[in-house]
Amino acid sequence: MVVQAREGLLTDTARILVATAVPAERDAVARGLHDSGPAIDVVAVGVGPAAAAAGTATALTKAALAGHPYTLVVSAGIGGGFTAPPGAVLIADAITAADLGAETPEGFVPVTELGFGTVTHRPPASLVRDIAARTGATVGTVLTVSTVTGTADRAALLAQRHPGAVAEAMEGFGVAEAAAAHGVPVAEIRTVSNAVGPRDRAAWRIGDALAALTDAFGKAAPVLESWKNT
Ligand SMILES: O=C(O)c1cccc(C(=O)CC[C@H]2O[C@@H](n3cnc4c(=O)[nH]cnc43)[C@H](O)[C@@H]2O)c1
Repeated sequence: MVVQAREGLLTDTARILVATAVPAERDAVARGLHDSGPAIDVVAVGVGPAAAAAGTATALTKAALAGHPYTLVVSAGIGGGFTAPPGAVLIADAITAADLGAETPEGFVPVTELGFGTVTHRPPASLVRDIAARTGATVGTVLTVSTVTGTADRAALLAQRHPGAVAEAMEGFGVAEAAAAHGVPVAEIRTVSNAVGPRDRAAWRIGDALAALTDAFGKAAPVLESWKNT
């Protein structure tokens, strides 16, 4: 289901697709957009990089075939923070697939070093800068994982392997792959619900993270709507 911030005819060429994993995140983003124009659609595409890629690609293709292609895609939702506390807002300057590769006796080797594909997508620097300035978000790498980190050892390994990582989540790289296939720029905005580390689901502050997501999109909406890919 697509939630439009407001019904109406588009008067500008900017069209933004925000892809969340679950409906609770979609609705939190949409609440923040209630004062925005009709250029931003929010869709829940499912949990994990594969669902995110398929759902985002479908939405991009439908819009293109309808003659109203999206000009920007944003992966959004809650996530695990490496050091940032619950409720903090994070924006990716790199969207990295943390576990796309091969284990070898010498350690993990990313697919790029095996001669395949991509492991990192880089959002436009001007967009990252402007959203960070508007929302107070911390800028850094957001990792995409297929398995939520559940031990201190794994958290330390990821932090060592990705020194710029501020968060992990499960969809950004899939959303970014779909956007890249359509030639559309991508961004990722996360709010922290839990610490990356030993599993303690009872300690997740989902309400705080969803409230922060609403607030962040309320502030970011004018930036998203006016940003131009130059
Ligand atoms: O139970 C709820 O009410 C609820 C509301 C909103 C979202 C959820 C989720 O469980 C969303 C799963 C989603 O969250 C991301 N996430 C959050 N923390 C982490 C983490 O530490 N490591 C990886 N991913 C995380 C992830 O993108 C999931 O898709 C529940």
